[in-house]
Amino acid sequence: MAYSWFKAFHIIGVVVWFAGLFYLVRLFIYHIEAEQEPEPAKTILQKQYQIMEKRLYNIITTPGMLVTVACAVGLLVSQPDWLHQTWLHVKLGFVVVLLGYHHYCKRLMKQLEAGTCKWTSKQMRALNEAPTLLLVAIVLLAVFKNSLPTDTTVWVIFGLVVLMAVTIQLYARKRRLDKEKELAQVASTQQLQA
Ligand code: HEM
Repeated sequence: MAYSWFKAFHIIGVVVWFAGLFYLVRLFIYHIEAEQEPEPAKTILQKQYQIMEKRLYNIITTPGMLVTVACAVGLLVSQPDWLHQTWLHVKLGFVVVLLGYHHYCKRLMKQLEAGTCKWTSKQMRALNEAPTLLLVAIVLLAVFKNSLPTDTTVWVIFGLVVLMAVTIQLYARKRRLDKEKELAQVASTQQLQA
């Protein structure tokens, strides 16, 4: 019975943790893009994003991570046999990477606050895809365990990486074209007024 409770809250923790991680880096993207806004919009937007990022990290993302890990410990204490299984060792490897990503997000948040973050919004968009790959790999391992079809999994992850890269490039192109159109419109309005 305790095992089922731990498992249910382990999954709830995962959902909350990932919701936080995905939204946090999306806020970083908006935070970086606010740099191009004229004053006072730039300062107002960046201050607001700082508040949202801190609250999201402290109230949603980190508690989600703590619930996931605490319930995972509960699962392993209730059923220690899992500790001898290869799928769990591989899963733990990915979880360590995920914890590193979580910690790195805090570093990026501090850099954005200090104005020392060197990432462009396009690079940040690519970074935001990293947890998707970890999510897919970890969930597939948790569900299939030692019978995970590794060939298909590698293809699925490779397909996802290609899809994400293409989407990011196409979106960057669309933004560039929109910006050019906007500038051309401003220029033609100024010519008409002159
Ligand atoms: C903190 C390290 C973690 C440990 C030690 C751990 C361990 C476990 C264990 C022992 C189970 C029970 C397996 C079963 O009863 O079938 C489980 C289930 C599950 N875990 Fe984790 N887990 C960890 C982190 C994660 C993370 C980060 C995710 C998501 C990205 C995740 C997703 C899942 C899912 C979806 C299940 C349910 C699988 C099913 O019922 O078929 N786990 N985990």
